[in-house]
Amino acid sequence: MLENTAKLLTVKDINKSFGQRQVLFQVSFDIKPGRIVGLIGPNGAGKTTIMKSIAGLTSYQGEIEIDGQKVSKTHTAPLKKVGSLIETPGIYPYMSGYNNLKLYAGHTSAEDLGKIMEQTMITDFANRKAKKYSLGMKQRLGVAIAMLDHPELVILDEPMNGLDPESVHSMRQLLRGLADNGVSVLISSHILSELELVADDLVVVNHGHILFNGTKDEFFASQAAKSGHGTRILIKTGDDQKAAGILESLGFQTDHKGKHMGVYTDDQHDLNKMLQQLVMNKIEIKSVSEEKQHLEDSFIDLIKGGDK
Ligand SMILES: Nc1ncnc2c1ncn2[C@@H]1O[C@H](COP(=O)(O)OP(=O)(O)OP(=O)(O)O)[C@@H](O)[C@H]1O
Repeated sequence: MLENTAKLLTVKDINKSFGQRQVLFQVSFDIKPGRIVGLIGPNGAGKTTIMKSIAGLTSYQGEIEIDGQKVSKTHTAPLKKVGSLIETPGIYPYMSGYNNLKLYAGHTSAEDLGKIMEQTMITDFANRKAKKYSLGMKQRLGVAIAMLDHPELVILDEPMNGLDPESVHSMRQLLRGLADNGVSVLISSHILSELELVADDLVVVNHGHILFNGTKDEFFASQAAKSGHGTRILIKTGDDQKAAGILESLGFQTDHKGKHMGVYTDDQHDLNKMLQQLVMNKIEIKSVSEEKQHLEDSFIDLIKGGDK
C-alpha cells in the first residue's frame, strides 16, 4: 500500500507571546488524515495555546494550513473543518443537553444529531438540564459539540477529564471510530497511559518548543536509541542469581527489577549467545520477553534530556 503523505494540518513556525512573555517558539508539526495525534507536555508547556491557535481562538505569528488552505484573518473558511473542545465547553446550564447541542448545530440534520448523541453516549440524559450534569457528562456533551458539522479535524483538550474508566474506554472507541472514518483527532491528556493506548502519532512540547513529532513507534525507537543500552529483555530462569553471574562473566550487563532478570541488547546474535550459555550451564529458562516501554517513562526521559 502507498504511504499516505497528504497532510490535513500543517503548523509552521508559530510564535506566540502574552505581553512580553513568549510562550511558543517556532512551533511546527503536521497531522495526516485519519490519525489520532497525542499532544503531550508538562503543565504550562503550551498545549492549550497550540490548540487554540489551530482552532482560531487566539492570535499567533506564523502559518497554519488546513487541508492545503492557509488560515488568515481574512480567510477563516478552513476553520469550518475544525471542531474543538478546549478548556470548559461553553454549555448553558439551564438548557438541556439536547438544546445546547441544537444551539450549536448549525446545518446538522436531526438524523446526524441523533447519531452524534449515540456516539458520545449522551442520549440517555440529553433531556436533563446541563446544570445537573457530572463533569464527565459535560465532557461528553462538549465532544458532541466538537463533532457537529462533520469536522475533518477534531481538537480535544483533556477530554478524558472526569470520565470513569468505562467512559474512558468508550471515548477511546469513539475516537478510533472517527479516525477510521478519515477524521483526524488532536488530543491532549495528562493520562499518558490512556494516550498511549489511543494515539497513532505524538507531538511532544516543552517550554513552547516541539521536541518530537512522529509516530508513536518512532517515538519509542528514538528514545530507546538515545538510552544507548538497547532494549531490555526479561529472562525468567530457574536460578536468576546463577544466570546473572554467567551472563556478567561473558560481559553482558544484567539487572534485577521486580520479578525478572533483565539484560540489555538489540542484537539477536548476542541474545542467542546468552541463551545458549544458560542452557549449556543447565539453567532452566522459563520465559524470554521484550520489556514493553511506557509512554510515561519515555516522555519523562525526553523532557529531562531537553532540560539539561
Ligand atoms: N491568557 C494568558 N495570558 C498570559 N499568559 C498565558 C495565558 N494563557 C496561557 N498563558 C501562559 O502560556 C504558557 C502556556 O500555557 P498553556 O495553557 O498553553 O499550557 P498547557 O501546556 O496547556 O498547560 P496545562 O497542561 O497546565 O493546561 C503558560 O506559561 C501560561 O501561563
